[in-house]
Amino acid sequence: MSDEQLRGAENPPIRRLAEWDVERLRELAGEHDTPLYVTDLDRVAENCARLRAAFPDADVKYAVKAHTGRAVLETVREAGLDAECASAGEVRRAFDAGFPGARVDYTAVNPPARDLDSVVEWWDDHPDLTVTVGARDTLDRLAERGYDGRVCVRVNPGVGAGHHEKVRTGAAPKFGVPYDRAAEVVADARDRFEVVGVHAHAGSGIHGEADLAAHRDLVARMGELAREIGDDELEFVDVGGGFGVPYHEDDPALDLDAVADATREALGDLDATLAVEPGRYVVADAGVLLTRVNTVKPTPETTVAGVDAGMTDLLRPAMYDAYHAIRNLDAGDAGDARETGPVTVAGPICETGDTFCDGRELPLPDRGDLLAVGNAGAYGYEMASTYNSRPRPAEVSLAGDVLRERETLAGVTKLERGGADE
Ligand SMILES: Cc1ncc(COP(=O)(O)O)c(C=O)c1O
Ligand SMILES: N[C@@H](CCCC[NH3+])C(=O)O
Repeated sequence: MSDEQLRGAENPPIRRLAEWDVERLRELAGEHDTPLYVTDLDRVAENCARLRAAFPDADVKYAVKAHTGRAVLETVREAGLDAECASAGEVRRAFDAGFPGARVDYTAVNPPARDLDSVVEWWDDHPDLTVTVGARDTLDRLAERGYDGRVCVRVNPGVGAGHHEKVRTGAAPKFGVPYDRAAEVVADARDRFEVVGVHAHAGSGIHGEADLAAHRDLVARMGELAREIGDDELEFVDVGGGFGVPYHEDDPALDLDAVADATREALGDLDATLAVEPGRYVVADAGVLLTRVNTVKPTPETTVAGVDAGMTDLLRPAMYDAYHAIRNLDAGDAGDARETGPVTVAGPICETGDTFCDGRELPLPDRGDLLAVGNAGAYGYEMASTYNSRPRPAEVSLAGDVLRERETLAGVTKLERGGADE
């Protein structure tokens, strides 16, 4: 696919829930049961290509945390993106998926000792990996372990953006060295390591004018900083990820080309390469969560559709009040003609917040209906838990390969004393 095609109307910038092949989703739910994540690996590859087309001169790193599955990582690697990893576990996954050290960046946030130990140990075999460090203490802890390799300094730009206050990292003191001290920390790091870049990240889910303005501010600040410390001595200036996708059916898609142009303009002329590290943009619209209605309960205010997925499978609505499109694949435009009404799609967990929507106008559900939850590819399976001793769901590719087995009840207890021995 050419860059021109990727920018054109033939390849819309986001796949809406309504565009998924209903028959195929029904087949997969029939074969693999629910709750079930379905991941379209071709879509992941297209999204990577779209990013590369929008940022042709930049280093595009995939923020692995959005979806760490092996098949996704392999697809991203083949599509030419690098890997930005938030933990030793993610670094391990990147290596296992075939990323060479030179394409792996470990962004260490208050790194536990075990993570540092592991990464320094792997550095022997992968001497080109980069460690991004957001505190002087972390530099000292790396030096204590004998590390003197590639380092990038993470800066707190004092500018946050994103879909919810809990994900606006750019203004939270936890992340990065304060902007005013960044030059000093870089100078200290240069005495002990090979400083290859500087980094900042505004937050996740940049969408809309205010977020874009914050992103531009951050980029401009990073450009200034790079020039102050000597951009000709840096390989890259990483301005983070966070590119949003539309979760509401009628939200416009982000104009990625316009974001890319604004990014380059705000950065100004630099010898160092621009780097970006999107996660959500790569995988969100490549995934749906399928869940079946098991209980229908009319109440005066709403019809409760009790489903077999819950906040343990997809946490975002409970954690951020996040909106996800929901389509009944057996009713309305996808199935039988049905009346619509306010519907609350609720999971099986004993928490009031365990709903995917509250009183949303949807076709009135019947027991056994199959529902699809859209944009579930990013931070979906990744944030799944076994709370209420619920086994985690299975994941299949749209082509039908099992990517992650469904966890069993025995699997849930196998780590504890007296637990099941699978
Ligand atoms: C350091 C860093 N880089 C990249 C990302 C990716 O964000 P997103 O998935 O919104 O693109 C995150 C998450 O917010 C992050 O913390
Ligand atoms: N988990 C968040 C994104 C946070 C990204 C990590 N910095 C979400 O689902 O929107």
